[in-house]
Amino acid sequence: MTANGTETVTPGGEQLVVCTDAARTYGTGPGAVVAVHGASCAVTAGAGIAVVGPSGSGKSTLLHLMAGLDRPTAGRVAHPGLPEGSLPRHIGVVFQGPSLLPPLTAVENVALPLRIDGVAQAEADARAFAALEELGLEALASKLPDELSAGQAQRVAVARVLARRPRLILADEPTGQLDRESAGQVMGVLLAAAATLGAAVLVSTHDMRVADALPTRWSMADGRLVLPDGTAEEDRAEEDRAEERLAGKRRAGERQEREAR
Ligand SMILES: Nc1ncnc2c1ncn2[C@@H]1O[C@H](COP(=O)(O)OP(=O)(O)OP(=O)(O)O)[C@@H](O)[C@H]1O
Repeated sequence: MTANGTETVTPGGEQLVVCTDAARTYGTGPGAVVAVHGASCAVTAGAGIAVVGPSGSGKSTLLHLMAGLDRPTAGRVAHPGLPEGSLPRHIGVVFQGPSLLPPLTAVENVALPLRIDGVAQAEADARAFAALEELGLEALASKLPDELSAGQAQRVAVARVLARRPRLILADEPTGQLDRESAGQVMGVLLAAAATLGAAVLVSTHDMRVADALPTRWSMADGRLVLPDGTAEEDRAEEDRAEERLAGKRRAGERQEREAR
């Protein structure tokens, strides 16, 4: 990906996450909510994807499944090369709302996940500052989250992801709570981070302006993921069901014809 959203790596490259008929149902019994069902897709190295759908269509749930933050209740979410159930450290997540820890400065927030990964303090600090610098945010380094606007905080959250050098960035409605100008700035740093890393990026959004910044568009409606070329398993299953219905009607018609003779 380049900063203007152009894909530089052809699809069909290394798969970073693969969903096969993945589903997530919250709760059980009559009150159960099927948030995602029959999701089949793969995110490959270098991809730039917008997952577009209205509020409640299942976008966050799908991203959480891909990031390994949640488990599917049916089907599979795999990270090729990693044992099932292990944390996919090659994925970085930008969350929907405020996610910086209030008592820590911006640079400390960026350094924290590195420290958790076992990076020594001095190196973590240096990498955190470099990530802020890379995105033109160095002036914010010593600010507390309270002193940042929502857009600035979200850009620091992007720097936090960049510092860990993931191969795939998942951003869940990263501009959902921002005005138009801040949204543009956040998308700018997000695409710049992806370009710097050569990482794939997948952004969930209900904003077409955000979706337009990315070369590939998937859509979600009522928990169902639809890929542009209709490769979703769900589509194939629906086609199979339609063919089956047609065949059933044909058989019934033939039976009626025979009986009429
Ligand atoms: N923890 C939960 N418990 C019960 N239902 C949930 C839970 N999380 C999400 N849901 C429901 O699952 C469905 C999908 O929610 P999800 O947050 O994935 O959608 P979304 O497209 O990301 O929406 P939004 O953009 O508003 O976050 C919704 O009906 C939601 O109410």
